[in-house]
Amino acid sequence: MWWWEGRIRWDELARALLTFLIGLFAIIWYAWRYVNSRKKPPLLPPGPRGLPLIGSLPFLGSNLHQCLDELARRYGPLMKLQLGTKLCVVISSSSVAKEIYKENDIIFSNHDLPIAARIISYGGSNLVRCPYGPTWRAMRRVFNQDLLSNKNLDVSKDLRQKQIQKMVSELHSNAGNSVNVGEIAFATSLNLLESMLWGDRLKCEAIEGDFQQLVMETIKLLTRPNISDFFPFVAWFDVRGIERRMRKCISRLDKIYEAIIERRMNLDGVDDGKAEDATGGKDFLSILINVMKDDDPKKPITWTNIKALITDIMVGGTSTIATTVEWAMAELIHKPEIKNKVQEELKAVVGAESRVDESHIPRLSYLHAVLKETLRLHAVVPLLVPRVPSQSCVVGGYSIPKGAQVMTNVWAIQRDPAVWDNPLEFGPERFLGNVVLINDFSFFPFGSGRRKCAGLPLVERLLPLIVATLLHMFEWRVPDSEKLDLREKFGVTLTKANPLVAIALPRFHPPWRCTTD
Ligand code: HEM
Repeated sequence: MWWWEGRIRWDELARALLTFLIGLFAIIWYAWRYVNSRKKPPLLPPGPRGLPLIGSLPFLGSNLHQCLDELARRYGPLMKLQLGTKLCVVISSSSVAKEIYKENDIIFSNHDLPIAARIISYGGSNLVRCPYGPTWRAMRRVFNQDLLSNKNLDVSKDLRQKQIQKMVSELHSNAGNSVNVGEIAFATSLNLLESMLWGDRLKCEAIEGDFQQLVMETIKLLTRPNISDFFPFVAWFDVRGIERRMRKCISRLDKIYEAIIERRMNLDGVDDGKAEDATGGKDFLSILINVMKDDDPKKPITWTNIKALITDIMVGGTSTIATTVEWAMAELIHKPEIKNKVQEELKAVVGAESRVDESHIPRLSYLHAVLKETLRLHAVVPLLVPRVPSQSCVVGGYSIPKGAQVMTNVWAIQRDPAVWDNPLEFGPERFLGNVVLINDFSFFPFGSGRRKCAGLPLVERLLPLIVATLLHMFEWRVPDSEKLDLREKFGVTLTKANPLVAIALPRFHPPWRCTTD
């Protein structure tokens, strides 16, 4: 019958159509799966599993840089670590560091902001903790162009020389006795930075306000691991009392800053911008106040920024320089043949019985090699300042989520046997000659990229000046009762586990001929 025949044809057609549609659906489904599987975000880097809730916190020893190095040998140069609620990523090779600091520099241009740092920086208003953006850019410009320009550092040269002289006199009065080299280096760095900040007259007033004690307490609190940083939900309890003590510090520091700023403005007013305290109005505080008053739209800084920048200089500058001086002296006392070479160079450049002057520094190439080698073997900021990516990104084939804390183990990278011959040996010669280290991610103790250490121009003047003076003016030896060891202790700066105690004996007799007189 026509309708039956027709139905049969209709059935066949329907079956064929159905078969075609199923086939088409299967192809589309497989294609979709394939495309999606290729689009899947890369995995997080490998790393230890850790315990529920607390992660790997209980397994980390006190020398964190060494623990992370050991873990990296097992899990690789890009490693994930869960610390409480915090996801950390640890970088332990120069090639991965290059991807972070060069190829993805903008994404990684924020520094981490732990609770103690947030309090002392007026909520991230200083240069170290300020989020990357226009305010950071303005402060960095002020730091580079106004405070630490070559011209301005030249002007304050006499201030530094005076503090160096003070260090020499103190060592002279202690000649033949045991002295703690780290303490001397710390006091000298503090004095140097403070006199550059606001000159000697205001320095006396700051001392009355216990400024130096407060700086030391601040550094100590910044060093302490804070449970609240790893478990923000218990931050309210402030279990270790760090937040409470830091608030006390900042409130006392703030009072000192307010008083000194007022005094500086009065002095500058009275003396028509030339306060007669030997800074000639060129101390950092005067400069900062002038920048603020100038209302330059490119440098819109506030009173809060000024106070936060003072803390930056004091906290960022003192322990880093002092620790480097102590390590350099320890290595040189440990290796007298290297110390003798430095002293010979000093004799040739500075002259016997003359005082070391900043103008000698560019000609002290062996001393420079010694200082570089010190910073290579004893990276004083061993994990740099942790960075926080502003967006999720892929590095070394692994995913690094937005907000993770990225630590770079520069201590391990600078001892990598794949890059350095005899990496554990103190050998300044490796830095002599035409060594190109710019943008080399096997040696970067000052960090890299936009957020690289802003204090470098000052370090380049202070560090050689202190070490050269110590070696040129004195002969050093460890007292018989002491044993020189080179073990390390982790903190904000990587210090010696046991302080360097040594005896300084004058090489010349005062008064010295002064090359600048
Ligand atoms: C041996 C001495 C020093 C060492 C090893 C050192 C090391 C560092 C490191 C590793 C960073 C982080 C860099 C990064 O994230 O890539 C940094 C940042 C910084 N340092 Fe230093 N530093 C030293 C001395 C100083 C001094 C003397 C000052 C101040 C006068 C200073 C001021 C700063 C500031 C303001 C920053 C933050 C820069 C920014 O975030 O833009 N540092 N330093």
